[in-house]
Amino acid sequence: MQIRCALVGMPGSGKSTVGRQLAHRTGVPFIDLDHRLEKMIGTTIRSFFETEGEARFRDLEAQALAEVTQQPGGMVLSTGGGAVLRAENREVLRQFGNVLYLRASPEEIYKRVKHDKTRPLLQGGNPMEKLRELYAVRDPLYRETAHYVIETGRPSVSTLVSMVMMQLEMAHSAAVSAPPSTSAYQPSDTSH
Ligand SMILES: Nc1ncnc2c1ncn2[C@@H]1O[C@H](COP(=O)(O)OP(=O)(O)OP(=O)(O)O)[C@@H](O)[C@H]1O
Ligand SMILES: O=C(O)C1=C[C@@H](O)[C@@H](O)[C@H](O)C1
Ligand SMILES: [Mg+2]
Repeated sequence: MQIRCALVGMPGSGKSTVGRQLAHRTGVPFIDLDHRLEKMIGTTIRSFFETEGEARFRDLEAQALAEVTQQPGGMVLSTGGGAVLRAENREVLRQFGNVLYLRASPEEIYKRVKHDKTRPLLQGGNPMEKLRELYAVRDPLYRETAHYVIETGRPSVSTLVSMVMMQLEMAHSAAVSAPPSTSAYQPSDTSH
């Protein structure tokens, strides 16, 4: 089975870290949407936010997501933390399939990223408060987009990689043993 999946979750939830190891272990390309965007814009996301604003970044993010999800074959796609904010992106991801939400609480995330200065939305004032606000808005959107939720609080990164692989293998076996019905019958069809 060739892995083709996407990771969503809060900034600092582990999408890049888990995604890179998952791709390495399964031998498929790893695509980090944030890195791809930084190549496109020729600067860091943080500095782009400062000079061009978040709305412009979201336009480019939507464009990059639409393009990359058209690429055929195996891949592990790590999305940006805010990629689910736009309904069109959520739809693109659901269609792509195998979307995993790496869930972490604001408190866990804070412990992981408190010394990191690269995340534009977590700079300034009170990052813990900001994480709680982001989580309240986004947790329902990650759940709405994802096919699976992986709890990341306790396991190590390598255990999480194994958990994701197991989840995808189980889904694959279930799909192979019970393929969708090919019958022409539709529930609204009254001719039978
Ligand atoms: N399960 C985990 N347990 C402990 N630390 C973790 C775990 N997952 C990630 N980390 C650490 O948390 C930090 C943030 O992880 P990472 O950069 O992968 O998050 P991200 O989801 O890609 O964030 P962003 O959306 O901002 O790109 C890193 O220092 C990483 O090593
Ligand atoms: O949570 C967010 O809105 C963001 C997360 C990062 O992955 C980057 O995509 C960018 O910093 C915005
Ligand atoms: Mg990342």
